[in-house]
Amino acid sequence: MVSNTGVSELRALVDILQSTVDKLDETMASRGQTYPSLDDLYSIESEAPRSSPDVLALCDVLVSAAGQLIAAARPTPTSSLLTSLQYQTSACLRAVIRAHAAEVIREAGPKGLHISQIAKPTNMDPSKLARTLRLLATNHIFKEVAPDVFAHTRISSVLDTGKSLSEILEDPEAKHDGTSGMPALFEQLSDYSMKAAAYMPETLLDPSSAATGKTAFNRAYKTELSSFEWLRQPENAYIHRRFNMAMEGIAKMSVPWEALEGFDWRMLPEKSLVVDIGGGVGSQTLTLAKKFPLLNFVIQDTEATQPNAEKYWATRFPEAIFSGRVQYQVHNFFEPQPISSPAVYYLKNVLHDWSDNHCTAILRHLRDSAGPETKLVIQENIMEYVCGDSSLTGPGVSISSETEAHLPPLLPNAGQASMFTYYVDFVMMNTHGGVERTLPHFCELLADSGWKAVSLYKGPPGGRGKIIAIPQRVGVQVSGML
Ligand SMILES: C[S@@+](CC[C@H](N)C(=O)[O-])C[C@H]1O[C@@H](n2cnc3c(N)ncnc32)[C@H](O)[C@@H]1O
Repeated sequence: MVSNTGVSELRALVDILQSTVDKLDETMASRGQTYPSLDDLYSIESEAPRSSPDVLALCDVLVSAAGQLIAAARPTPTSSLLTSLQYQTSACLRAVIRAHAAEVIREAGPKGLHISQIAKPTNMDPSKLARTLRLLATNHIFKEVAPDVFAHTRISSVLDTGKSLSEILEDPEAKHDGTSGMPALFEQLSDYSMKAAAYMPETLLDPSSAATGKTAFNRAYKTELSSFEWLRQPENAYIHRRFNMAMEGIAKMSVPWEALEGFDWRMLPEKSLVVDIGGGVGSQTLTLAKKFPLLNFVIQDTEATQPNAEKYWATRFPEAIFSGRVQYQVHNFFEPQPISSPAVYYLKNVLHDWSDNHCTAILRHLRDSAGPETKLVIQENIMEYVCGDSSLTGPGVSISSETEAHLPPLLPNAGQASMFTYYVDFVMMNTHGGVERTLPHFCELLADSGWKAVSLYKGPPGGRGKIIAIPQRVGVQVSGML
């Protein structure tokens, strides 16, 4: 028989899919759990069977193999053609969020609703909105249960704020306030992040952009302001409000153990102080403060974030604020760090917003105020080379991971299963001039700022890892660079 390499490739991927689904089935059966179906609406409880580390690892293998199967199966030019058109899906997603379609369809119940009714609250053209929903339904986001009648799938149900339509229409600008933040995140990413992305190639081609630090966002919005400054302008109040909720959405989408893994918080002595720098409203501190009642926390962020942080804690854990165990402090991380020698400086999703020069300035201020025992805990995406080279090694850095490496024929970086981190890298590049970094890149940055990386915890594909650093013995004394 003539060997058929292409078919062998497909067969190898199908075998991986088959054996992984078998393991998933056994795991669910042994736990008496049900794996969520695309037809069941999303809830934290119904997602729980898929949220344990071992099941997530199996899902990653499925996604990686299925993604590769599609790439191998599809007519070749079609793959590039469809990639060049992917932006249409993002635009459709934002259109339906702005139409409040998820809330309207939820209120209609499982049988779904005719497009004439779905389009009514925002006076959108029904036939155009139907085309929008149809494109999404082709991606399993909503389903068309009869011609022009749309109902929810599990994926579309995540676009639902949970608010009633009448409440949203009363004050559309407050649509995302008090919600899970996930719809805010999706609207945010398919709005200004997407518009900025459209100008990324021109920015890369512009030789002056490296020197000026001009981002694709600056080009798209014709502004010299940084995206954070731009968000704070009064005319962008809605987008800023949505951004704050989007940050909550990110926290909600993180696996629950993310803040807890990769650093042994339990070994900190009683009353140790953890400083959460650029901590936003303090969503990570909330997880830690609940889990470790003997630790104290200071959340540092901007003045603009303070009212949101106060509201956030007032409803979630007010006693921690009353007792003084958790405090909020307005602090600009480009200025000298006012808290010296805490047990931990904690930076989550902060460094990826900034260029290397900015990060060095932030880290040097922390180094200047660190005590000999202070630990720096960085929680960020740790990027891998697609070839799986030596990206996850660093001199003198111990590496731990709970996930097994993906074996051939799967891509070593887990392919589609880790796609989120590669997308976020571009959100950072385009809107903030920021970077998602590899371990060697982090080690370099830390060494330049007087820190030494000592351990890396590799999170699941698409999840954040942790780097722990200690002050370098022969530190460089520095003042702010910016
Ligand atoms: C991507 S968010 C991360 C928030 C939080 N660490 C988390 O993971 O949920 C970055 C945070 O940095 C804050 N930030 C930006 N510039 C800052 C500055 N110069 N000083 C202090 N915080 C700043 C923003 O307000 C925002 O809350």
